[in-house]
Amino acid sequence: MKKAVHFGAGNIGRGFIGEILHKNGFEIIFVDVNETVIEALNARGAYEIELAEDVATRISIDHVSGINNAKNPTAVIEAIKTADIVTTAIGPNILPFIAELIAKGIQARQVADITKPLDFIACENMIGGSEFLKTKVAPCLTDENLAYVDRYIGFPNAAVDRIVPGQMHKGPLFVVVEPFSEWVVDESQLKNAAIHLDGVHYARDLEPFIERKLFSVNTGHATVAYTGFYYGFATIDTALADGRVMTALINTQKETRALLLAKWDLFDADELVTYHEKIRDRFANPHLSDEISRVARTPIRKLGYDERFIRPIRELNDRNLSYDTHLATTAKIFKYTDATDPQAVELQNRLATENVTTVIESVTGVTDSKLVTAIKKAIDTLS
Ligand SMILES: NC(=O)C1=CN([C@@H]2O[C@H](COP(=O)(O)OP(=O)(O)OC[C@H]3O[C@@H](n4cnc5c(N)ncnc54)[C@H](O)[C@@H]3O)[C@@H](O)[C@H]2O)C=CC1
Ligand SMILES: O=P(O)(O)OC[C@H]1O[C@](O)(CO)[C@@H](O)[C@@H]1O
Repeated sequence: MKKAVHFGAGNIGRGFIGEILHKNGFEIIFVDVNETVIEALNARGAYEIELAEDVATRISIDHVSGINNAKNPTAVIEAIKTADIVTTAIGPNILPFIAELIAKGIQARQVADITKPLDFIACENMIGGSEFLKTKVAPCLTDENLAYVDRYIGFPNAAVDRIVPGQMHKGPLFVVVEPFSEWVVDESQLKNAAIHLDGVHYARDLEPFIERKLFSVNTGHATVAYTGFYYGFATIDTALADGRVMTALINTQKETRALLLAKWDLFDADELVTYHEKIRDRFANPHLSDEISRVARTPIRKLGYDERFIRPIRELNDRNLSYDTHLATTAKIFKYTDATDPQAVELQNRLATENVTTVIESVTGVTDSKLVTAIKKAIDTLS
């Protein structure tokens, strides 16, 4: 059996990546720091996914096991040494913390003279996730290791799309997911092209697809979350039922379409409308219950320079296109509070103790004074 090592046995790891790897005949070794999940994977060797639709379907995933990387890093290195594919879904902020372990796994392959190519695919909500992981792994390697990486180790970027909300079940492994899913991998960056996963779309130029996904699904969902929070809602479904929130979503999607059409030759205007309507239906799936706190999590990351609001704002501005709705939601991110989210707490602490313009510049990385002033003005209009 082919062997996959997957970092992050959380919602998308078990609820999507696990499904695809299993469907393609892989044994899956999940690597995670959550001991409850790791113990359950090793005790049962299997788990179930449920598709949230009128008549719920269940999918059984077997040939799975787990390693706690905090307790047993050596076992992870050994697993990477003999792996056929390595994937991650642990969150962009966590990637730097697994880089050293990945480097040691690569070194173990080189020491063992393994010349079978291996790809590391980061399945995170970010542009250039795998390349980012590579930049964190590289400093842990020698020049000799880097030459080996050049020949045999790939870091192809990817986009993954499936809504997997927080799970509240008795069992730690069961996971309810939306029926829709899409996983796109940059084929041009693959080292092991012999592994062609059924259920994955391989594209030669990922950038337009990842931008369409991130600025439609993630920007849209975050618009519902931060606008909904601002108007006092706690869940995505209750927020979406509010006219002000739905209007913000629809107008954001209009701005997104204007950008995608202006930037890429690839997309058709009518098809984008249909794509956006479908996303609205996905957000409103009555069989999924999603918390605003999950979709709005880590607000400082979401205010980043290349993230789901600031990048479209910059690029719309460059093209003299309207970004009013993106701006309105960006302002609401600065009003977002969640005592259980360290980034939300940090953002509010900084706003309380520092000059607002300094905080805007620091978290967004924006230096264009026109945009910084516009963000500040949008924040000032909020209560
Ligand atoms: N949930 C979703 O609908 C989607 C999530 N994503 C992306 O997938 C990534 C993971 O998201 P979720 O699965 O929702 O989060 P999650 O919180 O359910 O899963 C993350 C997992 O990583 C583990 N983890 C944290 N630190 C670790 C470390 N140092 N070493 C090993 N494991 C560690 C956690 O214990 C957890 O099991 C994020 O980048 C997210 O943007 C992408 C598409 C959809
Ligand atoms: O994982 P992030 O980047 O914090 O954002 C949460 C996102 O995950 C998703 O569930 C899937 O991409 C989105 O619906 C939501 O925008």
